Amino acid sequence: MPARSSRLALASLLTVALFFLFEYVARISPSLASTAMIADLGLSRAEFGLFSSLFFWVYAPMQIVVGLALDRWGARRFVLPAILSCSGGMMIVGAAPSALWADLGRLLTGFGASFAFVSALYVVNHWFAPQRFALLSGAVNAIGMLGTAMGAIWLTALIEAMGWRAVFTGTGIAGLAVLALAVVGLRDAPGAGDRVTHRSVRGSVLGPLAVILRDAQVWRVAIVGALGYMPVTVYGALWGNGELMADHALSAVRAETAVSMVFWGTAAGSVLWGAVSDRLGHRKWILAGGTLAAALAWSGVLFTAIGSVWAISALLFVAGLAGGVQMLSFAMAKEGQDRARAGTVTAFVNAIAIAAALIFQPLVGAILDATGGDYAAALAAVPICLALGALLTLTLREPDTPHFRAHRAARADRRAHRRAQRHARRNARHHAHRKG
Ligand SMILES: N[C@@H](Cc1c[nH]cn1)C(=O)NCC(=O)O
Repeated sequence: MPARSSRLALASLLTVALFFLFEYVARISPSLASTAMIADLGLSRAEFGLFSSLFFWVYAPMQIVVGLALDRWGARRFVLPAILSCSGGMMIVGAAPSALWADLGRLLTGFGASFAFVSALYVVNHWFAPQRFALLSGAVNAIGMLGTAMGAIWLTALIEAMGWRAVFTGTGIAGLAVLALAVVGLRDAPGAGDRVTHRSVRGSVLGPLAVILRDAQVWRVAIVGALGYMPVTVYGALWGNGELMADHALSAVRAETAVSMVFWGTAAGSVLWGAVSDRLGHRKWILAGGTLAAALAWSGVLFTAIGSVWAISALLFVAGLAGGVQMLSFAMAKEGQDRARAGTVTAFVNAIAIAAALIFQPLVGAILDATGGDYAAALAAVPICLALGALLTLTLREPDTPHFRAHRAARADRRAHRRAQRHARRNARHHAHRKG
């Protein structure tokens, strides 16, 4: 890639990754200010729950719309207004005189945020070589996970010091800084959106979706991704603190620290397995092995009474690290598709995972209610889903892309070369022996 192009690629990736980080902070902020918001806006707990969940009710269905729009028209023209919507939404919540205004702000935040992750993967797909996709998409995911782990600490302290309204407004203003960066730094790659795709994708805008929905491999990969991601949303984002306090006798502060290890581990795993997979030219066996290892680590967390905060934190980190392999599902899904459908297929994989989170989070809650708070029984769903995910991975086809074929050919060459060397050495020894 020429120097100017590689600068544009890097600037575009950094910009959308920052947008993803910003939207992750926006997404988790209500959970950090629940008590203050409930008191200030006069909400019941149910009304507060609805306010917070409005984000996902618009975010999940928007995934497909975003994927289709990016494939058709490119990222830049959507990302700029999306950042504005996300920032504006946060500022409206910060200034909300009533619950209705807060709800409207939250809807706008979720709407804007729905463009971030898929746009980031879209930029990776169109600006970078295919053999970098798993590593760079893992890096994008890592940024979101780190945003959650660190944002929770910083925002909690800021909310205590300045109040929730100032923090929501300040986060919105930080979003405007991301917007300014995007105006300068985000460019559509040559070959992205309508410069090429629009001409090559004839017929209805929904065309790419129709192709994807008919592809059994895409469905299986999306389900594997959703099963691999559910521990993050179910344990990391919701029920983990309760489990650690009830079954491992940790204090609230220690439980919070230990749970954050899931996000640190997932961040590290997303990058590590992406790099390993791109390097080895394999996806399927790494995905199956990592998912199985995650099932074992989660079983250790859930079915033991480990009371040391260090030991349980280490185990949660390992569970996240192994589970970070779920990011390979995006690479596997898009590698079976034409480049012109990359946005739609990654959005579809993400939408299935978000939908699964919307099902599993209340399902675990319902099992907890039914069992009188038995966390091990309710959260057994986590290792079960992972084991099912590992099994389902075995039914997937290894992507057959030019760079994987080149990898396999190079490996076969190296093996043949080593065989020839061994043969030559044996012959030389044989001759020396006969002469002697
Ligand atoms: N890692 C993804 C979710 C996912 C989907 N399939 C496998 N993992 C993620 O973090 N998405 C961000 C989002 O919330 O959109």
